[in-house]
Amino acid sequence: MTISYPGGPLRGHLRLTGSKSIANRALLIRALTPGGFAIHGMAAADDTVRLQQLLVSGEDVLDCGPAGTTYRFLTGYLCRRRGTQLLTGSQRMKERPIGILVEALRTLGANIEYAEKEGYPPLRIGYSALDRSDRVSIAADTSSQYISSLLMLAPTLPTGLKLTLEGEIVSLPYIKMTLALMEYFGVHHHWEGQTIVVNPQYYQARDFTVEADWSAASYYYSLAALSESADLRIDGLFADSLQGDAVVHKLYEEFGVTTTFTEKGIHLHKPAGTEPPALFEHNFVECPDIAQTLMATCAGLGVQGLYSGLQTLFIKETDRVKAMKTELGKLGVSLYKIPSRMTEKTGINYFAQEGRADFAAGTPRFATYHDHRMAMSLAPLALLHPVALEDPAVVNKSYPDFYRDLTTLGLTARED
Ligand SMILES: O=C(O)C1=C[C@@H](OP(=O)(O)O)[C@@H](O)[C@H](O)C1
Ligand SMILES: C=C(OP(=O)(O)O)C(=O)O
Repeated sequence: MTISYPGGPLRGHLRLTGSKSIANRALLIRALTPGGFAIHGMAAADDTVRLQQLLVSGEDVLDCGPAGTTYRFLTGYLCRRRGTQLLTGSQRMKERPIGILVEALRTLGANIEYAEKEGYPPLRIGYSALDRSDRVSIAADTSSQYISSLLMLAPTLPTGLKLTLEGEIVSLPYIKMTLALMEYFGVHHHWEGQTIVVNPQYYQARDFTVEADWSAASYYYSLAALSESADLRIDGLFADSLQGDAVVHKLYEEFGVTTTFTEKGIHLHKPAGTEPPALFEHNFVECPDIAQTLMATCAGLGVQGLYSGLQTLFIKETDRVKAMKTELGKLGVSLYKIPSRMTEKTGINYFAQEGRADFAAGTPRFATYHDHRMAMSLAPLALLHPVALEDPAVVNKSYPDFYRDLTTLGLTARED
């Protein structure tokens, strides 16, 4: 698919899809709530549709495809479901580690076996009362999704759960999102140092509305930053959000994109003649999903990037740093790890980005690596020059209406 833009100020008004992270938590909690409840504004994401289907499926083999939260949340949930199921996924899912969650669940008494490779999906999960222990320590430095999976199950366990987080905590806002949703549905917790304590409780049924997706909003911030001037309204996004990716509205202030919060959502504004910063520096450990968006913006504007907190990106839908390095390299922009001997004093792993996207070779053809965020983060470069995306349907994972929404802003998305 080739995306292009005729030029001129960027204007438009849209409503984004619901957050898949919030929708998937609401679905999992609903499955644990006596009586159930209505969920409004459900995410259209494939990952969410898949979780909805798998939660009611009577099949022996449950295939999560490429959906990480779906896989991790079901790993915990299925431990208490009668029968034995094989929980599997895409080829990439079989390369995304699950051992930390499996070990934690086994400490509780879970009946889980690796069906192929030790430490990785697929898993054969049988029923267990999960009554061997109510204390677990878990490494928090790999994926917060393991922790969210355990937390949502915690109030339904015979004596609750005391979950101790070990080491650096990655993606903390997603853990807070889980705890906030549990609170919404009447389940309380408290922290004792690094330990989250959840006593046995019942989820209370309450109608629920899913917030619009701030991670998806990041692509519109990038479009605004890359435009000569922009005036965009996006409904359903609010400052007081459960999503850590809402931080995107602060990050883009550095690029001259300001956000006004209204009763309906946000209003993005970028005045003509705004100069981009020389350098953009950020630690993405709390918002890993918007790292690619900022990399593409910086490439388009020729802003030097200094990034940290990217250590979880290599186990996502693809190795995202490697993939961005290759694709931005097609435009003459370099992305590289700063040698550790140069960052010894800070102890931080930095990545640096240099160069301005050069389109002299014509329309670049970007590979998308089975990663929706590769397609969506690179598409905004179309404001500068037409860009072609391979396997454009990859966006369905979280945002099936992405191209339709781009066209409402005056971009053209043409099938090749
Ligand atoms: O819990 C969630 O909804 C998510 C947590 C994050 O994953 P990690 O905790 O693996 O970083 C994030 O990257 C993912 O898109 C969604
Ligand atoms: C990492 C992501 O998803 P998941 O881990 O749920 O596959 C994402 O949506 O960027």
